[in-house]
Amino acid sequence: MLLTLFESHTHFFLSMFQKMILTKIISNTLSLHKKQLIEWLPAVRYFSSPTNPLVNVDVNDKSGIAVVTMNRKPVNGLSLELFEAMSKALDDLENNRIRGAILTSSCPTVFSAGLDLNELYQPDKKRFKAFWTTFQDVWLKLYGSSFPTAAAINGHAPAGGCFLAISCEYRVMCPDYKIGLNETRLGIIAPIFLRASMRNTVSNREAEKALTLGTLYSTEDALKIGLIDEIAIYKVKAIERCENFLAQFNNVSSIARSFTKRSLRQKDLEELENCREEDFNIFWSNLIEPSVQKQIGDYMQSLKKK
Ligand SMILES: CCC=CCC/C=C/CC(=O)SCCNC(=O)CCNC(=O)[C@H](O)C(C)(C)COP(=O)(O)OP(=O)(O)OC[C@H]1O[C@@H](n2cnc3c(N)ncnc32)[C@H](O)[C@@H]1OP(=O)(O)O
Repeated sequence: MLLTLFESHTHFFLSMFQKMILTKIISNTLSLHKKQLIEWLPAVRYFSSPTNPLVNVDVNDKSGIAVVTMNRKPVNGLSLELFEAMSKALDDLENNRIRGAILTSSCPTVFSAGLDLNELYQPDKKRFKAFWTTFQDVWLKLYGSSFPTAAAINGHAPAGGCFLAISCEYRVMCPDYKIGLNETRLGIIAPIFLRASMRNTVSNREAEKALTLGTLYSTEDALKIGLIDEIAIYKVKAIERCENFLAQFNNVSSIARSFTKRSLRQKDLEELENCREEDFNIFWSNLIEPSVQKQIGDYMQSLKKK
């Protein structure tokens, strides 16, 4: 059955024999089981996603591209519940082998304000563990997805918002917003997977500068350093540009594409897979430092006073 899947969206069709050889080579190279490998195979069916109030998934039947819209007002603060909804949506997309996904937001001026500060301030360890583990899951699923991904950044994307965008393969942003990883400004140490996504997007030197300074870039400056790929005047255009990016893969073998993506990102993914508990422990001990808690508390107050 594995070998009979037909790549209907491309003009590229591997014969059964070629697929057998390819399957063997790929699974040997990455020590994968066929069950895992099947997830990389071409997109053949589309679905309508069950409604979740926090994440809306809209699959275009014709193009096979899903628009995944975060919908947690007012600023798409990334809470445990939002991460759970995203994790589930990513599973559904993977299982239904869509041709590509575009991540965007229903908030008019904010893509995502990053981690919900209420999860970070005076946290309960049990809930925070679930929160952090689901956050890791979302990154592993988004960064390591078999389908191509793009972000239509229709508003501000500080911290975790930027992080979601750089876990995708392509970014189109609307003008006059801010994007960047400002964690150090909150006294928070960027975790291993955030550093990996940043290094995969901009040069190592820019990543170091951006992370240590906690810089928030304007849309124009983000383009200059390669943090985003294009600017589009408003959201609909940003989605269109993302669709154009994803459409380029129509003429590329989806097996070759996803294998290549996976092999380029494998090291980063394994790095987190191998230290998930340690990553949590490091973040937790940093987070509960009284000075960090005070900084987060003061920051939340300053946002409310605005
Ligand atoms: C640690 C390294 C880590 C891991 C991976 C990535 C993790 C990063 C850590 C984080 O993500 S920490 C979160 C960092 N986020 C920020 O610094 C952004 C803070 N927010 C803003 O700068 C602004 O809100 C905005 C530019 C995103 C939007 O501005 P505006 O449209 O003017 O809205 P308001 O500022 O009035 O906010 C409306 C409302 O929402 C509350 N809020 C804003 N951000 C957050 C948030 N991250 N978590 C929870 N709540 C947030 C804000 O307090 C307002 O609440 P009201 O009750 O006053 O309506």
